[in-house]
Amino acid sequence: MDGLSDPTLLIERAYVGGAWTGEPEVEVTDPATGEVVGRVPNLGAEAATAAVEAASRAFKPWAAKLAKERSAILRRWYELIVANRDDLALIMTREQGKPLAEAKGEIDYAASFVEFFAEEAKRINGDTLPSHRADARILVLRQPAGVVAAITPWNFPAAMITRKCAPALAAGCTVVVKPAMETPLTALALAKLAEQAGIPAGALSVVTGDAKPIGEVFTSHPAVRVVSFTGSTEVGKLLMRQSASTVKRVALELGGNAPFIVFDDADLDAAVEGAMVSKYRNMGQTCVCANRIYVQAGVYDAFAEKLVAAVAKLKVGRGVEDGVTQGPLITPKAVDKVERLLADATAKGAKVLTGGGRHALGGTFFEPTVLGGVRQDMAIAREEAFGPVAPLFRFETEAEVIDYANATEYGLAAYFYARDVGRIFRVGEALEYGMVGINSGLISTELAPFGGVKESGQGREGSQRGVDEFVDIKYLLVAGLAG
Ligand SMILES: NC(=O)C1=CN([C@@H]2O[C@H](COP(=O)(O)OP(=O)(O)OC[C@H]3O[C@@H](n4cnc5c(N)ncnc54)[C@H](OP(=O)(O)O)[C@@H]3O)[C@@H](O)[C@H]2O)C=CC1
Ligand SMILES: O=C(O)CCCC(=O)O
Repeated sequence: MDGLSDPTLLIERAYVGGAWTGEPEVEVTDPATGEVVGRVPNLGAEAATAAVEAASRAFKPWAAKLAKERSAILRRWYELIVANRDDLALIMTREQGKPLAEAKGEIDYAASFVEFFAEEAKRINGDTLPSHRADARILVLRQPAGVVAAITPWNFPAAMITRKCAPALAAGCTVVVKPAMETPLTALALAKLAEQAGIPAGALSVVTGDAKPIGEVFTSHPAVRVVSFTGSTEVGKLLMRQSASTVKRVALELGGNAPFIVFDDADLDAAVEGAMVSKYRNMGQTCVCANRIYVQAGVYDAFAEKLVAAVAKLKVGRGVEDGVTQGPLITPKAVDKVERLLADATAKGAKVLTGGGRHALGGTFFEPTVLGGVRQDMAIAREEAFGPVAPLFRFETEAEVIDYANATEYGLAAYFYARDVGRIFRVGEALEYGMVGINSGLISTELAPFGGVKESGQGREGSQRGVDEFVDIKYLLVAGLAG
């Protein structure tokens, strides 16, 4: 790949039990050009089993290290990620399509989880509880759960890996990752830096290949204690079912259908700015993207006009080009989905205010689109578009919009803009979501618990709570202490 300062970061082997293995077979393509940017091994059940068993062997020695030692190794990984930021971002942009500035932002975000959990490793504290007996004490330990299997998506090829691996490793768990096959090269580069940082052989493996057999090993192997997944709700449900046979803990970060509500009393310019970042970040391909924009009748026209003007300033192109803010969508299938939702909405009376179709650049480039007059009976009100389409819904009252917002099986992120303090508390508490951005379109930070309710998943990533998925609670009753 041209432009890398360290070309050895582009790796075409999987990393299993501390060995770089497999033959480069499956093409990884640049969604902006179709050019092949690398090839990775097409591994399956055998390699997944080998990785899990290596993780199982690596578990006891890794867990037995002092918290401070694990912390120092994670800190080195963080420093190496930061030092190689530009190369990692370039690899990401070439395989994923997002603009280089966003890819750099994602590397910073990914690194922030490693930094945070390097620090947190030293504070995975237990408790002593008031005892029910004078001769006994109650201690509560938080011990590492064991081997963790992580399956990650293509939309955040670095951050979704570190958000799972860093807390797991900090807690003393070992991890096997299966990255999305659209974006395995970023994952392998991160693994190389982990190896350089001193994460021992087997404590972190990256298995590229066929998702189904690898997923079956992850969800059935008795050594795996936690399955952590980010991706579609459909695959999340499948993994949950498969994990039932061995009663694994399952952490799921699944699809969303985020409402973005603009009340009459909102600061409209701020709301437009928030909608732009929430909707068009990563070309609309995030699980927390605004999927339904509800605007109160009194400000609907003004908001629509300002949003269309802001969207007109977006620049579509290859992510590596200067000034580009919108890259291509990940696959032709993603474009088909956006087109289907647009066709359904316009057939039922919605109006295209800007954009509305494939971009003149061809391939999977799509015009940033704003759709007006959208209603609850249109498919886009129910389905996650995962593309650059902002559907505007008009509403009248607070009660009405809360009902609309909650009328979905999803419950990941919601956003609203308002200034009335009573409304801020009422609406914030009434929205059935795991995360609510109030007067902000961007909620992501390593410092806060990220996760959903309802069919958007279970468990939390990031913040102190991000360790909880990877520790078991053990209670020790220490009796016989009477003098
Ligand atoms: N919550 C989120 O952040 C994401 C949500 N989505 C939603 O899902 C839709 C479809 O996207 P898609 O990429 O197909 O998402 P998937 O859920 O299919 O892919 C996510 C990850 O799961 C893996 N996977 C797929 N099938 C299985 C299986 N049977 N067993 C184990 N692992 C499996 C994939 O591997 P492989 O790449 O090898 O197939 C990938 O690593 C999007 O349009 C969007 O709505 C998608 C991505 C992220
Ligand atoms: O889309 C996702 O799966 C994760 C959202 C990225 C983030 O903001 O943390």
